[in-house]
Amino acid sequence: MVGIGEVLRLEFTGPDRMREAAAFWRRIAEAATVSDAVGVPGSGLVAFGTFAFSGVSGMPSTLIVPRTIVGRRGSHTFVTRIRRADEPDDAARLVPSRRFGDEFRISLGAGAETADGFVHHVEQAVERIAHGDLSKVVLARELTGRIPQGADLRRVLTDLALGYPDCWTFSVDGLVGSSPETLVRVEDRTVGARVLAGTASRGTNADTDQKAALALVTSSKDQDEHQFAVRSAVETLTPFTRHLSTSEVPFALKLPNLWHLATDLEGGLAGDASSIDLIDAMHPTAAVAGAPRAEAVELIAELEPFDRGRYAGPVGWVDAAGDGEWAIALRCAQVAPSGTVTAYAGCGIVLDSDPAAELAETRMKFRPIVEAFG
Ligand SMILES: C=C(O[C@@H]1C=C(C(=O)O)C=C[C@H]1O)C(=O)O
Repeated sequence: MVGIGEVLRLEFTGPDRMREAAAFWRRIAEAATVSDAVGVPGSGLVAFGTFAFSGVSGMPSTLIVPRTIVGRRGSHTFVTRIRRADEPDDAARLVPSRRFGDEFRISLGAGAETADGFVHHVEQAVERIAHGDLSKVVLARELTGRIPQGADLRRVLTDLALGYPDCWTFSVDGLVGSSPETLVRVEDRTVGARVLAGTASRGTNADTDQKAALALVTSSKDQDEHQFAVRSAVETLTPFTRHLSTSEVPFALKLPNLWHLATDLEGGLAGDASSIDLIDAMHPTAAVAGAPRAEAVELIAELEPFDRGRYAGPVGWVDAAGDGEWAIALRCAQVAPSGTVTAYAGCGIVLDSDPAAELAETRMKFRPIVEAFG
């Protein structure tokens, strides 16, 4: 789906940002007159959204209702026009196409958290885990750069979409990325999610690549970490669902830059929760914060010397029925109006984490975004 223009932009901050967004969106959807002859997920009234990771982030969370949406779902291609009730109906409005801007390449360098700083913080996190304060924490670092004035982000987006066809590629309010992980998806009262935890680098040839996948699937460290993430997703979703099932054993998800251990969840929604209510309940998962959640969030705030902004927060869309698709904003960068680019990558730290290996893992996770901008 591509949104063009803006009819409405709502901003939310603070610990209740998702709850407020859910309530506000419900009121807007109730008041809206929607005529939708297409009737597929994503047609009709839709808002695109991105939410900050932390309730104390300086970065606002936002829901944006575009003026025009061009969408494709299976064999359906559709155009949705949206206007405020007090605006004239300009059904004949055309969307002028714009050529891609000039090519550009930038490199991204160390941000507030240097490689050495990251290694040091991973060591500190392992000490805290050994001390029994918590069992897992996800620590990240950032890279920064600057795009030239007027740079066309559609170039970056196209690179990501073509390079990572199995991921959710997004660009909402300057947050651009290609995430392998959904937080939650609601479609016709069916809820789904893909949980990831456990990572291995791709091999350099077919043989080492298969071995890397096998080692990941049979690693007890990764399996433990993964089962924990799956259990916590199931526990959070259970109160909202009639039945909920998971793929029987985790599978190795193959991405161009790495392998992930993955489990898919699917169930039937019980009450009238919208997809925003569900992201509110699920965020932040063990995959991006750690466990227990409160201790992990506190340790992240203590050790990471930067504001995550919308990195590791929910990014996606919601329709008038509350259905929608929300990915976890990973493998992404925030582009500020000034042209500053901040990319983020992190990894789950547990008792037997090796700081140097975790640093190497962040490098692999930066690859999609570094290459799309570079
Ligand atoms: C935190 C990130 O990725 C998450 C952490 C993973 C891990 O530690 O194995 C795997 C996938 C994601 O759930 C990131 O990409 O920044």
